[in-house]
Amino acid sequence: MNPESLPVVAVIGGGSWATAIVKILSETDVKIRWWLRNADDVAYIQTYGHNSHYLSDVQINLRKVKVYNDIVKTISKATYIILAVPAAFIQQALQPVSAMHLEQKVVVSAIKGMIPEQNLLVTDWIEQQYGVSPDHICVIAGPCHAEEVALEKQSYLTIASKDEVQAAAFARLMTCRFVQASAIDDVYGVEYCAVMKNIIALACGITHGLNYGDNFQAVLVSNAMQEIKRFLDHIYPKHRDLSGSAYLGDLLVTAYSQFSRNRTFGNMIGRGYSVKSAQVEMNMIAEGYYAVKSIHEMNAKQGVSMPITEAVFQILYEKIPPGTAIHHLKEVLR
Ligand SMILES: NC(=O)C1=CN([C@@H]2O[C@H](COP(=O)(O)OP(=O)(O)OC[C@H]3O[C@@H](n4cnc5c(N)ncnc54)[C@H](OP(=O)(O)O)[C@@H]3O)[C@@H](O)[C@H]2O)C=CC1
Ligand SMILES: O=C(CO)COP(=O)(O)O
Repeated sequence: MNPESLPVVAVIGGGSWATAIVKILSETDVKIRWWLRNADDVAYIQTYGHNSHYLSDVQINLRKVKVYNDIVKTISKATYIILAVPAAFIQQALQPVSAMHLEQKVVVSAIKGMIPEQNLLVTDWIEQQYGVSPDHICVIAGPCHAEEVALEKQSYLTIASKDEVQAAAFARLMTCRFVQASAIDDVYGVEYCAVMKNIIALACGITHGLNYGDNFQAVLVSNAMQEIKRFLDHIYPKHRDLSGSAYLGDLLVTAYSQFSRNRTFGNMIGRGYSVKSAQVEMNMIAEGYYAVKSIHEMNAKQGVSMPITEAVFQILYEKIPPGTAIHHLKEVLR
């Protein structure tokens, strides 16, 4: 294909998921413009072809990937803009960007979190803040840890958009030797599920840290799926098959994987770390920490029965000892 006619994709973020997405895209017929917030990290990648802090074994193909510290310049020539910064920092990252910069672009959220304080899904925030129309917004969902992408282990992604043609077109760009991407139209469903499975992974980590075993975790995860379904059916009813990989699959990988940030964070809390010391030790972001506050606050108005989410909220925000909160939770699981 003529290089001039290749689609241009901008990737926003310097963490593990952004690095993994750059690796996936490097396998396909696109031109990549990659933004990182730290100028030193940009210079390091330009010199050595590796991200020094995250997935440092991944070789960046500098013939295909142009690396920038200026976000407006990064997105200026792009058709697709992939957001891969934790939700708590996306407003700060996009501060120099105005609605005009996003005109005619497709904005793709790879973020599995909510905008804190406003308790908004990232796609809603993009629509409200920048006036991007829903048919120009996509979400990257599915069970996929960045670390396994780095190892080129076979993985699956689901691309959600209200415009399924748009989702299918973007899914083609994200399909490569070791990643199969497919399209779906349930944007809110996969987005809320991705937010909530992080809270459940925290619960799995906490109970593991408290020495509960696999028998308990199986019951916790199956009850969690019902909790997610109750919330989704209440907030955004739609016929959806929650056994699909973008829903149940993502819950399972996050609840059980050694690579999960949320599970690791929860495990430390279960073992007695404070929130602050767990955050410092992990040096990566567990989205569930922020998400549980958002979902708790949203549900204060909705009144859906969510005992697992409530237990995690009490442990992380109300200083209830993990052992006590999980003891109470134990009584309501079936
Ligand atoms: N990792 C994964 O496997 C997957 C992650 N996701 C989602 O992708 C999103 C990004 O997560 P991920 O890449 O894993 O994150 P990481 O924990 O790997 O990296 C953290 C990122 O957040 C940035 N950051 C940290 N503190 C701040 C701050 N105060 N202000 C601005 N930026 C900050 C870091 O920048 P710096 O390095 O400059 O400090 C870094 O880019 C999340 O929503 C996550 O749920 C989705 C699917 C898979
Ligand atoms: O969403 C993920 C895998 O699909 C990543 O989960 P963690 O942030 O818990 O690692």
